[in-house]
Amino acid sequence: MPSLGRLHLITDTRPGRDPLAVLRAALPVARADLVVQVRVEDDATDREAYELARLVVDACRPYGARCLVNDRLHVAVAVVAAGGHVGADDLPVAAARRVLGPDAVLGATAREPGGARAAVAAGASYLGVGPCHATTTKSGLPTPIGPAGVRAVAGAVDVPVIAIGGVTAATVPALRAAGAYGVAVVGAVSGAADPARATAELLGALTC
Ligand SMILES: Cc1ncc(COP(=O)(O)OP(=O)(O)O)c(N)n1
Ligand SMILES: Cc1ncsc1CCOP(=O)(O)O
Ligand SMILES: [Mg+2]
Repeated sequence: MPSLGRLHLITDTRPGRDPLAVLRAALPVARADLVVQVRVEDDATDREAYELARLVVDACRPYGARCLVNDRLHVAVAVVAAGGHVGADDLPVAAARRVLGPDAVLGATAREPGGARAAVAAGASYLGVGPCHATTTKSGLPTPIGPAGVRAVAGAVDVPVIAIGGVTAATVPALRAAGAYGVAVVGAVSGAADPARATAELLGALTC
């Protein structure tokens, strides 16, 4: 299986956003370094999630980028995505692994070493770790863990750690130094005036 991309772009499906336009800007820049996570609002229908995921899988294919589906693993299976991502309110990691099969990419959310080890033991192939910094994209999150929290998790597991939450190109170096393999972003690309340039800046920070 190819190695996991280091830049995870999470679709921004809030009102007024255009996740496919953002994706079309990011893909030629990041190509196979990009993982696109299809994440829809909680009140979106499965049909809406499926239609978006299908378009994302098609868009990613020519670039060798991979698509993961957040939460809705039946959608991941239906569109033949590379895998999915689950957190505390979703299927347990072991159940998610049974749904997706042994070869799929399976991400799990973790904030501390104990939960991280448990997720890996249950079948996670990478961890989404955060929130690292304050974010306006998702509400109700616990206190940010910062690079020190990322370091604690990265030191406890041997799967890639993807730092999430308020990540920008400026904060990538400290997260990488703390052991993050890559980062997941919504606002840093979706909210940028020039999403292609923002993608290039994030990639530059990830690969230097
Ligand atoms: C890479 C990555 N890390 C963490 C999350 C958060 O997942 P979860 O805790 O299940 O919250 P929702 O995204 O489902 O609201 C993620 N999606 N991706
Ligand atoms: C889904 C999610 N889980 C933890 S932070 C977050 C949102 C990240 O968005 P942003 O990159 O805009 O802070
Ligand atoms: Mg979730």
